[in-house]
Amino acid sequence: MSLELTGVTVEFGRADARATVFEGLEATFAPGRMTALVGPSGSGKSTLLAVAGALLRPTAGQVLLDGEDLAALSDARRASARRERIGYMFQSGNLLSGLAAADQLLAAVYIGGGRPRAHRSRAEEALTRVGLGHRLRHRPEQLSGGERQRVALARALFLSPKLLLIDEPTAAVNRSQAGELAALLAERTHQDDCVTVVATHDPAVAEAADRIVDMTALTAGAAPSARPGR
Ligand SMILES: Nc1ncnc2c1ncn2[C@@H]1O[C@H](COP(=O)(O)OP(=O)(O)OP(=O)(O)O)[C@@H](O)[C@H]1O
Repeated sequence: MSLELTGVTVEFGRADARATVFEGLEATFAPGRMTALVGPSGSGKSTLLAVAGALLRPTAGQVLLDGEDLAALSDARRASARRERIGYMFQSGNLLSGLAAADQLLAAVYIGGGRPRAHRSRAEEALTRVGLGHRLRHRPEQLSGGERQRVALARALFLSPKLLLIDEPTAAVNRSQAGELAALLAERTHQDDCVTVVATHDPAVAEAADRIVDMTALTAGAAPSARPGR
């Protein structure tokens, strides 16, 4: 697995309200390496993850996953790439309401046509690994913010995707949990040879990473903020 972004531009809005988040961005992410994507709030970290994860189609440029341009695929093929090859953790966690923690992980098995029951003990182990062995039957509304984040992280890792795109995994957890989650991500990256990109403000995550990339350096020469009327 390799990930390469070439000439990637993202603009939101139209005409007078158009804003360019970045323009002509170039970045390469190697397998077996965890990259901490740092930079000020609003610099485009989440946007880069959304583009890399085929959640957002760029205005221009290529997003090459093992040489295949995700930006050029049909919506259906982008959806199957997301399902089969990409583990994504959103900043907000984005858990399904009303579903117990273990079932949050098993939902992807079900959607992919598999039999959730065959994977239940593995789902429970995955939750135990993030310190939630005592919360397997709890629903999101019964969990704390940090616990919800840990469920979302376990879910992102569950189907062993080779591309891991993780947005602020430690925002709602305490310091020792932050270190553990960062170490877990690094371990998984190295063991499974994943391409891992983690947007973060947390020094504990940056410390566990193999490489730190500053969004402002990546977009140097591009347009990091709104440019009305362009
Ligand atoms: N759907 C959207 N429509 C218009 N502008 C958007 C949209 N999504 C993001 N933006 C803008 O794009 C810019 C980059 O946002 P992004 O969320 O990628 O930044 P970030 O570096 O992840 O910030 P943070 O560290 O606060 O999470 C911001 O100025 C934001 O307002």
